[in-house]
Amino acid sequence: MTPPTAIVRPPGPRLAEGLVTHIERSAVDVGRARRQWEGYVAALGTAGWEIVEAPPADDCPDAVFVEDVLVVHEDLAIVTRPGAPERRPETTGVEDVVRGLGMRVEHVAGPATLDGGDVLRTGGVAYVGVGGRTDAAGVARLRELLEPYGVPVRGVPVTRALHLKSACTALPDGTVVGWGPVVDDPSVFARYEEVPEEGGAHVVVLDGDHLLMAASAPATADRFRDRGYRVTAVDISELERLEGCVTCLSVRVRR
Ligand SMILES: NC(=O)NCCC[C@H](N)C(=O)O
Repeated sequence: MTPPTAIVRPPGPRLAEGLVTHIERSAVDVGRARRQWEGYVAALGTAGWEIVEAPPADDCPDAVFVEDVLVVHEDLAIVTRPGAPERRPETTGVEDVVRGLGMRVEHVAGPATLDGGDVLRTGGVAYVGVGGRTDAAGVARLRELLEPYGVPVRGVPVTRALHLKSACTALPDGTVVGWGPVVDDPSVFARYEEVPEEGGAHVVVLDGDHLLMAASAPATADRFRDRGYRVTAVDISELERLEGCVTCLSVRVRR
């Protein structure tokens, strides 16, 4: 089997101008953010992931949050149409990357909007956050594209967080873990559990029992360790100032 691949994109010089919606703006140290991003990429590499760098998009402050411009499912890569108009130029250059990985490419055409950070796949279902960056037409387009793969697509409300995966993600056993104050409707998930820290709601599954998390959620990491998971924690504090999290800094391709 091909080793899993993580597509990442280096932060650019205008990072500090990135969008902030649900939190107070605070100054970003771009040099420190770059070092934290390198630590994040190194953690993926140490866990056995092949790293593919998308070309920099230095005019786009939020380009490092590469997950929002691509949704990958098996051999299909969907180039999204981000909900924030400022972020739409970020889609330039990513198509070549996924074609280089041998994937077939589809697009989301306007006026529909879809951000990868709103797409949570677990238990064979794609839950899509609607109400922030992704709209109903974006959900419909994703449904059209994932239907041939037998993946049901369910729109779920997101009004209190930037993206669905800012509010909740899923453990390998299918439990959706969320930060209560920003999860609109936990009843949509078959198994749901609250975590004690906002950053604890963001897990990247490195492999069946190994999770990548932000260092800002030590109590949640301990809780997951108690359940038998290995947890690698990385400090991404400068990226968190821009509402970034471990999930949105890469696009994971497993084939
Ligand atoms: N999927 C994500 O959670 N992406 C984070 C994007 C943060 C960026 N500052 C934005 O507002 O678009």
